[in-house]
Amino acid sequence: MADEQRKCGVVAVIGAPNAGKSTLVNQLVGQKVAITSAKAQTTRARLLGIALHDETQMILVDTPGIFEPKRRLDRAMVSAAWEGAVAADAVLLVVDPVKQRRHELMPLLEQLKDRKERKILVLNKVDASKKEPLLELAQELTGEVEFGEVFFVSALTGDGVPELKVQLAGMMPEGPWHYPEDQVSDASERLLAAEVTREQVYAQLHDELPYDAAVRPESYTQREDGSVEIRQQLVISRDSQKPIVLGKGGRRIKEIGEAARKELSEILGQKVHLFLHVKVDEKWADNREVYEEIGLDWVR
Ligand SMILES: Nc1nc2c(ncn2[C@@H]2O[C@H](COP(=O)(O)OP(=O)(O)OP(=O)(O)O)[C@@H](O)[C@H]2O)c(=O)[nH]1
Repeated sequence: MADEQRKCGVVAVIGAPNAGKSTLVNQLVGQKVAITSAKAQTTRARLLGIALHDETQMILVDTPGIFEPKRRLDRAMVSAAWEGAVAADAVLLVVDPVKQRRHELMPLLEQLKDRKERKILVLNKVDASKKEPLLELAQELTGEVEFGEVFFVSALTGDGVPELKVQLAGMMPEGPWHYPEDQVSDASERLLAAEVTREQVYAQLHDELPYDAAVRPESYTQREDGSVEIRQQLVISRDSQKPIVLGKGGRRIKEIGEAARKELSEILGQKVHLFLHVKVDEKWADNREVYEEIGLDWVR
């Protein structure tokens, strides 16, 4: 399809832990996206999945850190998380009406008020909640923030999700897809792989390299022998960080790569060849735009 007919945009999916974000994303994407929550908390956007609807590509991201209970009341932190957040084309607030009450959501609602993006309220788990309290909560929340739309869905059964997807697709701006069509199918694997490596980087270098590295997926190729070849860049911002990342005789990076490779093989159920290259990119730290952060190439 020609680019001019296409639409593409970013949807920020936010909500408290257990609200059902991952389940909802899986339903929107239409397949199991194996990306699990990153242990490392950063303020960067994280790709959750890519949903397609006709000619529209929707990139679903979240903004880790916003809802960490420890930090929930720390407004500075919350706004920092938002600062790092993408200027999305739509923001989905996913709420569990069984467990959550208005006051618990207030810190986030306060932040949402100031956001310019179009907002959608998703009351999830309708299969498990009674109608009256559900409607009451919807009314309370819409009294706090101007939501363009309210959806009642069950991410578990899929109830209401197709309608939500159509609505979202309608909100995406015209433009070329950020993912080439033939890569959408393994885009989540590519990013999952980068996420796994990133977790290893944080786990092994946490104290020495706080939040100062990114993993960019370069390629993800299925080999004929049934194994998968994954190439990634470990991007750091200064030359002086190189010895830390490499370690003596390159031992550090080897260990990181080996741990990531093992974990990936387990997750993917395939033999994995992982090639990890260190790249110094001074501008990386200043260039925190979402496409960079989540390893997307802009495709024209
Ligand atoms: N009954 C019911 N349970 C749901 C629904 N959606 C999600 N759940 C359940 O709620 C729990 C949390 O769902 P997740 O999708 O992992 O929630 P999350 O918001 O991604 O959680 P974090 O990763 O901790 O942020 C899981 O046990 C889901 O099966 C729903 O529509 N109905």
